[in-house]
Amino acid sequence: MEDGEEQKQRHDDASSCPANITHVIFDMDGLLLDTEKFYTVSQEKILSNYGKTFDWSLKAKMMGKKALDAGQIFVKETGLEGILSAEEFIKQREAILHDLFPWSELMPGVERLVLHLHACRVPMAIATSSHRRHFDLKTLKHQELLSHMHHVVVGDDPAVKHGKPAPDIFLAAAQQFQDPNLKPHQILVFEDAPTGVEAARAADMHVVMVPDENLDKTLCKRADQVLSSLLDFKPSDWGLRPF
Ligand SMILES: O=P(O)(O)OC[C@@H](O)CO
Ligand SMILES: [Mg+2]
Repeated sequence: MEDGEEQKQRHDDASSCPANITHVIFDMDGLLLDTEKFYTVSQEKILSNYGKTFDWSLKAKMMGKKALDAGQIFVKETGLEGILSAEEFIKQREAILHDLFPWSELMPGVERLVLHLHACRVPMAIATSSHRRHFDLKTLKHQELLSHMHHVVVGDDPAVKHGKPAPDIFLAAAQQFQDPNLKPHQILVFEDAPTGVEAARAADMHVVMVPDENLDKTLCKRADQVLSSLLDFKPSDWGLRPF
């Protein structure tokens, strides 16, 4: 088993070479789908009931995480421990989100990118911390486009023991391509959240980050490439056929 320093060196070596990407893994919330705004408004609403305001420094810590992990951060960081449990927070949030998710829209550039990679026969997957029931609600309107994914790994998949920033979800997604020759450095991950970028790096994969404009720029330093929109993505930067 290699140690952390060797892993880092291998990643740095891969980063400095022209990348030869063969497979792609997409995050979903805030990357493929414009759903992070739903989490933001629901969390603002819950917090306002306690006379407090939600801000982007707290958002940055919660985004990309499994529901319970995010809930625990929420009650701790807002000083609501002993007043609101993580479980009750999730219950209140779910009541709001349930009606919003079926309205989920694609982020700019998603359709062009997915169709292009499909035409280029690049195998694609989704790795989302969202659980299955929410995944189904969010993707109701996008079944056709997402049918181009080889597979989807959701946050409540038993293979995902530890949520992002642990590498579990990306390693599980890589394994499900069922290609014994596939190496992590051949995989390009697209993420919007700092915890997701950390998870991809921990899995030794390349990562393009497309952060929300409100996210603190210092939280974007760990990505191999940072874009303001998927519309700015250049496949040739990663050894893929241009649009
Ligand atoms: O992993 P993603 O798809 O961003 O899901 C996270 C979401 O459930 C909350 O931020
Ligand atoms: Mg995300």
